Amino acid sequence: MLGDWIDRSLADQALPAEGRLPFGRWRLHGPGILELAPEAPRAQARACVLSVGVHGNETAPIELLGEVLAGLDGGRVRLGAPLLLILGNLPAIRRAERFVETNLNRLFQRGQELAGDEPDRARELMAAVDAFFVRHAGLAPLHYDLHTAIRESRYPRFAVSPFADTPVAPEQWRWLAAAGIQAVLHQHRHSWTFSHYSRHYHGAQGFTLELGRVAPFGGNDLAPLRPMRALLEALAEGREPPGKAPEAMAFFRVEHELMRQAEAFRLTFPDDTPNFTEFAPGTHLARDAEAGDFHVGEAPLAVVFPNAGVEIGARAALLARPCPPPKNGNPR
Ligand SMILES: O=C(O)CCC(=O)N[C@@H](CCC(=O)O)C(=O)O
Ligand SMILES: [Zn+2]
Repeated sequence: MLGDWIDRSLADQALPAEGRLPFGRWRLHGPGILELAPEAPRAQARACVLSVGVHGNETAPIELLGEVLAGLDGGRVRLGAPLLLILGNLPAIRRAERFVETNLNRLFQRGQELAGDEPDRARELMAAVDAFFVRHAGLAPLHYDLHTAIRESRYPRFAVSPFADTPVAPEQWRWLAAAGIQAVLHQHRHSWTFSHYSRHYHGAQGFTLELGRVAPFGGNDLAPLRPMRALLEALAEGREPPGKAPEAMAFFRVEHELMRQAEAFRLTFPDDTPNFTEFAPGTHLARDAEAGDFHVGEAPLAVVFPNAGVEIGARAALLARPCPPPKNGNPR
């Protein structure tokens, strides 16, 4: 059944509540929320949350998770760590849309009391993550939230490192570099995304991982994600993943978050401008009827996730500058 979990969840078919794996057990906690428990956790095991489909049109991570699950179901991958696997926004995945009513990945904040299906789902997922990390309190918590980006990127695979008071464990950079991540973007403030939730409230090692570009099911080339699959399988087996020098990755720090404040809002550059495209000092980047014009200051800025069509009050782009590789886990 485990190999079918994704398909059956997307088809909204009834599923048994629990079952056995070659090297452990699984248990369904709710729609699109599956926990795998090993017979014998290994000494290196972490408590791992792997989430996909928080945006419904980002299918490559769902296919990648399907490959990992097939390995666990067939016994090729020997479960050695507890895993919480999450299909984030099921109705949006079924419609192949980023979201249905509002962006789920802005709602992971304790105490949010918004009404609607996506706010309800965020509360359900926060509760599932809380309970999972409490059940496995003796193990180091980890959360990778897997996405794909809307447009091309100078670095097709990159990590967003949420803002946090606690440092990133240095091995994370080595693992991500070995897994084919090409760049890291350090957030400069709280952002209430899913990976930020686990990092902020649970002290987990947590990242949003952008794994290429949005494509429909069947339209993804998973070959460049083989090293990422190797990382996920090592975590599932509870063994130390392969590592590589972090200097293989480019590091950036967000300097400014461009917010859409008015109905009359536009970005001055083309919609298909690749992520991490750099703009020279003085370049006019945005016009907003409330906030006015935004120009690049004295140093160049690289644009990430530009989207003029976001809701009013939401982020329309991140503007970042290169920074040195982290020392002891933290940006310098
Ligand atoms: O390509 C885009 O414009 C958006 C891709 C995406 O969904 N990115 C995440 C990043 C989350 C983070 O900042 O950690 C998002 O916008 O939710
Ligand atoms: Zn996404």
